[in-house]
This record gives sequence, structure tokens and C-alpha cells, in this order.
Amino acid sequence: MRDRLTLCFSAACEDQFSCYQSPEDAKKAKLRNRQISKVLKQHQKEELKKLKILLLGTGESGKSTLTKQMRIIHINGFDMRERLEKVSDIRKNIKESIVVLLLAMNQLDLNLENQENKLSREFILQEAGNTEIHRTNEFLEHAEKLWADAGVQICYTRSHEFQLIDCAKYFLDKIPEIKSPAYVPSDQDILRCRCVTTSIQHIEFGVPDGGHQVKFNVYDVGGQQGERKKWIQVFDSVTAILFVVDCSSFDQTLREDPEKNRLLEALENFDQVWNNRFLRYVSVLLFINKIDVLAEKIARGRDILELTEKYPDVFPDFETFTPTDAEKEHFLDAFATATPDIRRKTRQTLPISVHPDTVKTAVYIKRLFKKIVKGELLLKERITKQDKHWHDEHSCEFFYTCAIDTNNIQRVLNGCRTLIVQNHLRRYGII
Ligand SMILES: Nc1nc2c(ncn2[C@@H]2O[C@H](COP(=O)(O)OP(=O)(O)OP(=O)(O)O)[C@@H](O)[C@H]2O)c(=O)[nH]1
Ligand SMILES: [Mg+2]
Repeated sequence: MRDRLTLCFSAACEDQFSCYQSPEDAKKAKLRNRQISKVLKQHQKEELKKLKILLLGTGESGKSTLTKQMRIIHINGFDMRERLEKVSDIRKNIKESIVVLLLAMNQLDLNLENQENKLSREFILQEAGNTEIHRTNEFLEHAEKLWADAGVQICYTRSHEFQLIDCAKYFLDKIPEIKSPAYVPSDQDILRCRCVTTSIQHIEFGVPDGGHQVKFNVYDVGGQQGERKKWIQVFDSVTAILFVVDCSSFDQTLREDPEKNRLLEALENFDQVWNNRFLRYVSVLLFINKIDVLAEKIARGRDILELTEKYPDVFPDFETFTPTDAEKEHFLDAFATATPDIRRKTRQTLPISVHPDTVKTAVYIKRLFKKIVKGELLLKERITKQDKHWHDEHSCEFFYTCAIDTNNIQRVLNGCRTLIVQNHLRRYGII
């Protein structure tokens, strides 16, 4: 596009030289034109090396976790100061988790199994409003006792019925280690730590590509409903969008709206992004994320059927749905790189390790997003009229991801990089 503009601009200038009266003036104008062309070319060269990537998606889908992975893979990860700063956030995650579990036990009418733990419950609930209590080991010790209680564990298995952060089990299991004064969070701990994004975050890194350094500017935004009005601020000159979906959230409602199903919200949000007129020329890489959580949920007997019964127009025919062999292979391939236990085993054991309904659900969810891309699922009335060529200038590619697994993300990002660079070059008329 810029190339074509440059050509038009130069042609127009060349034409104009004939109308200069003196040869001196014409010479000066020609020189000026050459200088402008040079600046434009230089600018184009610089622009070509800069790629602006947006991470979009609803709250808790995994956008910031992917940004952290990019820091681990492409920048130098986290230094000691940053790791130690995370201890407080991790302790806050433990506090939030145990308080939410105890409150949910009240609501769900569940009791503690060990009556001695009642004192710990009292302590935790009394101190819930104390913003410094997470720093004390006394608090962590009470949380540890409660987490070991069978009543709390039963409550945990029903966590889709209330708002519990994803990393609850991970950090509650780790309290003995976190209590130690020598504790330094590992990369995995940092990836698991949950902090809601409330302002636009930006990271920049260079990646060698064909002898050059390609500069990536990645923007991470907050995904909760109230945060999305800020997204438009970063819609200018976007190279590609990484749209992140939590595929395990089919049985949960939104934190900010307890009436709204999370997967339905993700579909509607994607619909708005895909059909946004400002993003009409921007290709989308759709990350179907949290496949590890999906597998764990399906293994626990959860299924998407309830959703298909409630919203049959959006989620039809799950029971009769059959993925193709290629679709199954695509998922299993990603799953093998995302689950370290399975990675160690041979590929032959893979189909046995993954519940067939996990594969079926993942592919089913992917097909729903594909329907939006193809215009076969209309979730919102269109403000702008679209002709049949509306989507000709951008495309959508699908990836199954586990954002807490560096191996999986490194592999996915490698694939994405090639696509992003190719699209970018095509847009600038280079290929
Ligand atoms: N098990 C698992 N946890 C994940 C995965 N991706 C993200 N998480 C966890 O999910 C939680 C939410 O992830 P974030 O990256 O903070 O989500 P976000 O999209 O940035 O959310 P907002 O900032 O609210 O928009 C964190 O605790 C992550 O560690 C995944 O693939 N598997
Ligand atoms: Mg975030």
C-alpha cells in the first residue's frame, strides 16, 4: 500500500517538473523530490522491521501470561528483584483463593470435615479485609490447614459455580515452600500468578529474521468488560492480533457479570473484533488457550452439554458432532507439546492419555470460532454493512495453546512469527 502511494507521489512530482519555468527551478524541485523519496523509502524500511501485535481477549483468558512467556523466550526473563517482588502477589493469590473457597462453602452449604479447623476459618474470615495479612506466615499456616480439609477440597471440585482464580490449587499446594523466607518464585510461579490488567502494557523485543532484527511491539490490554473501551487506543497500525480464548471456561460465568457465560462472551467479543472496521486489514491468530485445564475438567466429568441445551442457536449438536481425523491430529499435536507428563511418553500412548471428549470439546469450540470467521454464526447485529469481499484482506489462523507451558508457546510463537512476517510483507506489497 505504502509502496503504491510512493509510486503515485513520485509520478505526480515528475509530471510537475515540466511546468517549471526555469531549468534551475525544475532542478531544485527534482532534488527535493529525490530527498522526499529517500526519506519515504527509509521510513518504509524502518516500518517494515517494526511489527505491532495486539493481545486481545476476555478477562483471564491468558493474555498477560503470554506476554510473560515472550519475556522468558525473547527477553531475559525475570531478574531477582522482579522475582522477589512477585512474592507479595503470590501470597495475595493464596489469600484470595482461600477466602473465596470459605465463602463459597457457606453458600453451597458445605462443612469443614475437621472441626479443629474452625478456628483457622474464623481467623481467615476475620482477617479477610486486612490488606497486609497475606504477608504473615500465621495466615499461610491457617490457609494450609484449611486446604488440607476434605470439606474445602469438595468445595474446590465445584469451583465452576463461583469465581475462583485458576492458580488457586497450584499455590495452595505450594504453601510449605512459599512460607520459607528463602522462597524465590520460579518462572512457573510467575506464569501462574494472577494480576488483573487495568492499563495497557507494552513490551518490545527483537527477533532475528532473514539476517535482520525484526522488532516486535506487543500490547497487552485488560480483557474484563470495563477495560475493553480502552482497546481502541491501540488499534492504529496493527500488524496482527493474537486473540486469546479460555476454552475451559464453558461452565463458568464472568467475574464482572455472573449472569453471562464466559465462552459465549468470548465468542461475542471475537465477533466484534473480527468484524471491526478498524481491524479489517489485520490478520488474527486465535489462541484456543488453557487446553490443560480443559483436559482436567473433562476428566472430572464436566461437559459442554448444559451450554448446548441453554443456547442451542449458538452451541448446536454437540452430541452428534464428530471431529475429522485432521482436526483431532491438530489438537493432539498441540496437547503433546503442552503436557510435560505426556511429552515424556511415546506418541503411541497419546490417544489413551487424552480423553476423547477433551479432543471433541476443543475441536467443537474451534469450529464455533471458525463459523464466526466464515460469517455462518451471527451473534450481533452489524452496524456497518458488509459486502462479500469484506474479509478478503485478512485471515484467521487457529492454535491450541497452554500459556503456562514455555515449550508449547515457543513452538506456537515460531509458527506465528512466520505468518505475521509474511502477512506484513504482503501488506506492504513486498511479496
Ligand atoms: N493452567 C493454565 N493456566 C493458565 C493458562 N493461561 C493462563 N493461565 C492462568 O490464568 C490466569 C489468568 O491469566 P492472565 O494472563 O492474567 O489473563 P488475562 O487475559 O491477562 O486477564 P486480564 O488481564 O483480566 O484481561 C493466571 O493465573 C494464569 O496463570 C493455561 O493455559 N493453563
Ligand atoms: Mg492481563
